Amino acid sequence: MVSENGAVNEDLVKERQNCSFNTLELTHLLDGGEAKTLERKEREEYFLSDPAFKDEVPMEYLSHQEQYEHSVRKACHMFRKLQEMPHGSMDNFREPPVESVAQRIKQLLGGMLGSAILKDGNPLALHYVMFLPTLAGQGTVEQQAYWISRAWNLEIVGTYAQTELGHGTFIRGLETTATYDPSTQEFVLNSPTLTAYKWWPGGLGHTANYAVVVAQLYTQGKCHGIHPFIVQLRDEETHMPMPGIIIGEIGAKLGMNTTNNGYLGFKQVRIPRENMLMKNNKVLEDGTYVKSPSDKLTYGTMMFVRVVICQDMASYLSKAVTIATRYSAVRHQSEMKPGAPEPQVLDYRTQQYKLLPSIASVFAMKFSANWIWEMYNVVNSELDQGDLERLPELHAVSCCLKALCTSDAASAVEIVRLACGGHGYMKSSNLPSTYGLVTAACTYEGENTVLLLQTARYLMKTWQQARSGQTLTPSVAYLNLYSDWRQPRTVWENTTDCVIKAFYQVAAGKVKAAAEHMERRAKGGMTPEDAWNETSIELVAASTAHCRAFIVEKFIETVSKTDVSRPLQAVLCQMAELYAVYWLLNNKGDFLMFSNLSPADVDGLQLWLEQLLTKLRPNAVGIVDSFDIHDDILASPLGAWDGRVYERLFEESQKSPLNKEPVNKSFHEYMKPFLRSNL
Ligand SMILES: CCCCCCCCCCCCCCCCCCCCCC(=O)SCCNC(=O)CCNC(=O)[C@H](O)C(C)(C)COP(=O)(O)OP(=O)(O)OC[C@H]1O[C@@H](n2cnc3c(N)ncnc32)[C@H](O)[C@@H]1OP(=O)(O)O
Ligand SMILES: Cc1cc2nc3c(=O)[nH]c(=O)nc-3n(C[C@H](O)[C@H](O)[C@H](O)COP(=O)(O)OP(=O)(O)OC[C@H]3O[C@@H](n4cnc5c(N)ncnc54)[C@H](O)[C@@H]3O)c2cc1C
Repeated sequence: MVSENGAVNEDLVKERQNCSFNTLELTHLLDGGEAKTLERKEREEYFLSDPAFKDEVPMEYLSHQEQYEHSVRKACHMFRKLQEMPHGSMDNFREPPVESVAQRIKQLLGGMLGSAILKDGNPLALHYVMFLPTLAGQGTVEQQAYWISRAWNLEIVGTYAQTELGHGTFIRGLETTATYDPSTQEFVLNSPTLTAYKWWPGGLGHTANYAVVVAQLYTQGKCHGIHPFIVQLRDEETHMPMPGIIIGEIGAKLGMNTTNNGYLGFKQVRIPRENMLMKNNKVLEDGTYVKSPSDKLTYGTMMFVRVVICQDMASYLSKAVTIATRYSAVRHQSEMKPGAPEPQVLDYRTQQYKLLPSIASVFAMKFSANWIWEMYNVVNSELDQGDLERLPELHAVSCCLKALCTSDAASAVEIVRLACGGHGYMKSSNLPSTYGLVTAACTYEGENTVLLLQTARYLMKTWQQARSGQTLTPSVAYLNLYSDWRQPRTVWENTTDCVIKAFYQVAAGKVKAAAEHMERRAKGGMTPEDAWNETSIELVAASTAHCRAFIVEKFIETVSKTDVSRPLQAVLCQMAELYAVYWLLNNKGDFLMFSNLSPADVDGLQLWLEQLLTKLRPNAVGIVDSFDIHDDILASPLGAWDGRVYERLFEESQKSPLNKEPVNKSFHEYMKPFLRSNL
């Protein structure tokens, strides 16, 4: 059904009329209140109405170099505008943060404006996401006062250079050296091999002029492991590389092509002693090394980014599901009954199964992101008081949550892209580049398998504590409750209480199975390390089950406690149930093995899932409308508010440079002689 030019598509009008709840109420809930919604919209208007951010030619038609140059222009304009924002909550951006840098960065970058303006990655992102937080988390008070102020006011632009060509995961194996020379009170940075070259840092190629460089510290002839150093990479005036600095961009990637990821080598580069970030560990003037209470405090920035990534994934996925859901309401295809009008593809059960669990995932991620953000802040303030007790728990939770949010988001974006058929394959749909941005997060800031194994390490330890009768912290207390899955089965009920319990029974069962299999291997003569490696498939599965269980619990808990109108409450509860039942059925073997679920209960669960899809179907468009994503942020002809899909797709095709002339010169140069020669 094609609308009149300018009018809203009739199907979307009907969908909106049929919505059973107040979409504005849900928007306010997701933003954190009406005032926050107004603030967000004001900010969006301020940025999106600026003609400097409009692309004359879509980015995909520009060369790699042009894309980078446009992105730098837009990124600079964006952050300058932010600092100049005349009123409202952004006032405080003129002054460097005196309180929590993390809070301010979250306020600065939260939402989806960044990806609307810089569609394929931001060359200044690392300055805010990692350089500034590292200065705050690893610098002494004096270092913070000097460097944060320079960085906040954009006198310098930094990045976080940790990964090397040879090592990303195993950071204890990094090869860059920083050797202290007491005679000049300087560190000398060196890249002893090609594999020691820094490789990947965002903005490193041609944007940043400073970096936090993570290097092996040598002093008084001894290596003390990896430490962070501030290194000047380029001249502040000319931007030429400093002596001994070998620097450039690593090249084109699957996505994030404007983040300007770079390489960096050092040839005897000298920096003052004061450039080692010394909040935790120190090197005194004479070269004496002073150790902090935990060497893992150096990993603090990675923890911060893992926490904020969860929120970021929820934002990207909310964009993708908005595009695919509106499109599915507009798109008609095939016949459901002979001779009947072609239905909206949203009416196909299989389409609902692709879209609605993906929409539910957005809520699951948002609620878990809020929860871990609060935990992060509490534990961080405890760390500031010297209390390290909850650091391992925060590390374990942030690792598995980062892994699940990114992998769920990547698979859901791909599912909803496929749900848009051929049109989802168009770059203009914005789904391919959203996938590129999201799948990158499965690797950066800790590769997902590796992070799940970190959580497993914690689970194995807590399992031993549970076995010896110790009290466990709340996130793992279930290991005490469900340590024996061979307990007599109780009757299965299709209730959220029974479902939450089942998720925890599965997690406990998988933790226990992995622990026992590892023990058996060790008793059979394997070294603990070999036993760990042999059992690692099960260890990853145990971490995944553990994480899924608390996401399900947080989701159900949050919606049941939320103070909203009855119609909205009903929809939120349906979403939470759908999320839980979807993941339960996807892993039913585990539930049959470890929980009270029996084969006879599976039909009932399938029916529950289908009933939820039926109940949620009429509200699908209303729910994604509540995400309230501006058309310029969606940037997709398939997902615009008015549903003028076909007109917009056609308009987009006209932007192809090939359509600027009726005959391309390649016809005369190649085709014509080729066709003649075949005569
Ligand atoms: C409301 C919500 C908020 C809203 C927010 C608003 C939204 C804002 C949106 C903003 C935009 C978002 C972002 C977009 C831009 C992104 C740009 C891209 C950035 C990408 C940058 C990068 O990509 S940058 C490089 C990252 N590179 C890694 O990520 C290496 C992984 N590799 C390791 O991280 C270690 O290598 C690894 C494996 C641990 C082993 O480390 P290792 O070998 O030293 O350790 P071991 O395994 O031996 O373990 C020894 C013991 O240390 C413990 N432990 C280990 N780590 C610990 C830790 N962190 N804290 C405490 N404890 C820790 C462990 O639990 C053990 O404990 P125990 O002994 O008691 O069991
Ligand atoms: C888009 C993007 C941006 C990035 N930005 C930055 C940045 O700004 N700064 C920076 O310093 N770095 C950055 N990185 C690097 C990133 O942090 C690393 O790529 C990441 O930590 C993974 O390390 P790796 O590439 O060495 O993978 P590897 O560790 O080599 O992984 C390869 C495979 O080996 C497996 N593996 C490795 N170790 C183990 C293990 N112990 N047990 C089981 N399996 C294992 C992995 O699971 C994976 O399947 C970025 C990367 C990307 C893709």
